[in-house]
Amino acid sequence: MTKSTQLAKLLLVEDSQSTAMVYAAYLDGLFDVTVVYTGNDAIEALSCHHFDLAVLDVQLPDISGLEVLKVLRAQDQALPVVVITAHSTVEVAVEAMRLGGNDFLTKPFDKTRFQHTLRQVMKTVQLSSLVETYEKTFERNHFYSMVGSSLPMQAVYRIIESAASSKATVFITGESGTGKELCAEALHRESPRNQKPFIALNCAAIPMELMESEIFGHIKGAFSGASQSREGAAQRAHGGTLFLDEIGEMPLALQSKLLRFIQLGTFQAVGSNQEVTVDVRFVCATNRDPLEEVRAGRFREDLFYRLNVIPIHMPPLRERGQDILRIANAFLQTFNEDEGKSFQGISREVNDRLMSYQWPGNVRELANVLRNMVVPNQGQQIETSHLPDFFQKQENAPALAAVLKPVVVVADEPVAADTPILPLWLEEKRIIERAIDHYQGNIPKAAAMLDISASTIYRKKQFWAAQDAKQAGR
Ligand SMILES: Nc1ncnc2c1ncn2[C@@H]1O[C@H](COP(=O)(O)OP(=O)(O)OP(=O)(O)O)[C@@H](O)[C@H]1O
Repeated sequence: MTKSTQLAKLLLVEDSQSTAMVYAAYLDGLFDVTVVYTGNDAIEALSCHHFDLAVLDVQLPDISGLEVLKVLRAQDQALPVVVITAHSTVEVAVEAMRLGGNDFLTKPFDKTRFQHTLRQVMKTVQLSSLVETYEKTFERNHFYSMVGSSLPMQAVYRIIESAASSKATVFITGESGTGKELCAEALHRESPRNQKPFIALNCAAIPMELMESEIFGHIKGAFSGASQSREGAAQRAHGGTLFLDEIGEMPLALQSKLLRFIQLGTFQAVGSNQEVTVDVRFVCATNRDPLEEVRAGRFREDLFYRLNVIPIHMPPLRERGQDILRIANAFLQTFNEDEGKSFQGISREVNDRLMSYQWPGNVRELANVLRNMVVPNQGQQIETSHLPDFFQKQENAPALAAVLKPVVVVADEPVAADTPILPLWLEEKRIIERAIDHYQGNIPKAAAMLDISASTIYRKKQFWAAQDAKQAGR
């Protein structure tokens, strides 16, 4: 690569001698340029000599520059390649990126644009090789059940390790499906409490009126239906860790009881006036922005600061680079075993698609996609034809689609004036079901687009089922 004494070696493949001279002049003093004029000469030069960068014209007299790229990528995945074309169509650009080009330039371009593009490509490649070196140096590709060796996950592993021995409260934030529960579990398993219970309670999955009794338990007769006393999660977690997931869903009145419990370590079961003392470590999680919840008055400020002693942020999957493929391969192995399949790997094209997708439902969505590909199919390799429908629809614009249009919005259909007005929960049901249909049943994705958590949808589905049952019983 570029050293102060030595210029980076660049192969320029351009059929027109005069144009090649102009380009070479543009790069004078920046790169050590070798020029070839045909596709076959380019292939030979690339197999016999070392280059740090290649600039490939698409229109060549013998074979197309894209063919050269294909041959090159079969042997060398790492060499940065910029494709230049006079025929600026989106298709050529997309095809160049799909075949492994790092960037493309449309003729005509001036010296500044040319130099800028090449510098950017070199910078990006150098950065990603630096990241890879760091990732290899750390040599930690998983931590308990969490797969991943990206830098943001290394940071998560380090916080867990340093926080494990203390009793300080941990507050985990992150989008739905990023692995907050796995993180809480890893913290427990790494801690001296690991021989005692890890009790997880998802506040979003419990009806509001039962939440207090789920956490603190109740005595017989405390409310209608309480035919006998029952221990809550707090008591069951004695000596171990109590994980309260989706803490943002907890009603304000219960938040004050929780605060008292955290401060004093004591609580009263519902219907009882006896104080119970337990020793638990608290770990909480939310997929909302906790400070925003505090500002909006939905979350008690004093509780937030009491909980947020050790914050851990789970990075979204789209920011974990190659971890997407590491996790995909781990899921492939699991589903192979579960389903008696024998897939050996994932094709390069599918890998590219997985890497360029935005993953609004994060790791949970990746697991769903892999399961949907493994279960109904057979073969040695996962191919593009196995990808679910919503990936197939992006078929013609894989990498660019993710860059140009990262967010798909549910179409805003006008509501006809004579549409009947329904109770609010039914209107809400209609909107949520429309989003789920829009994403072919993909709940994490629908939830991400509606800006709510997937578990909120699951909880609402339980509620709708109960309403339907009530209606049927009438
Ligand atoms: N790094 C990872 N490696 C392997 N599997 C993972 C990883 N992160 C998450 N998963 C899996 O993804 C799914 C979602 O993880 P988890 O329930 O921990 O997410 P979450 O952030 O708590 O989601 P929510 O906010 O919706 O409750 C689980 O099946 C989990 O096992």
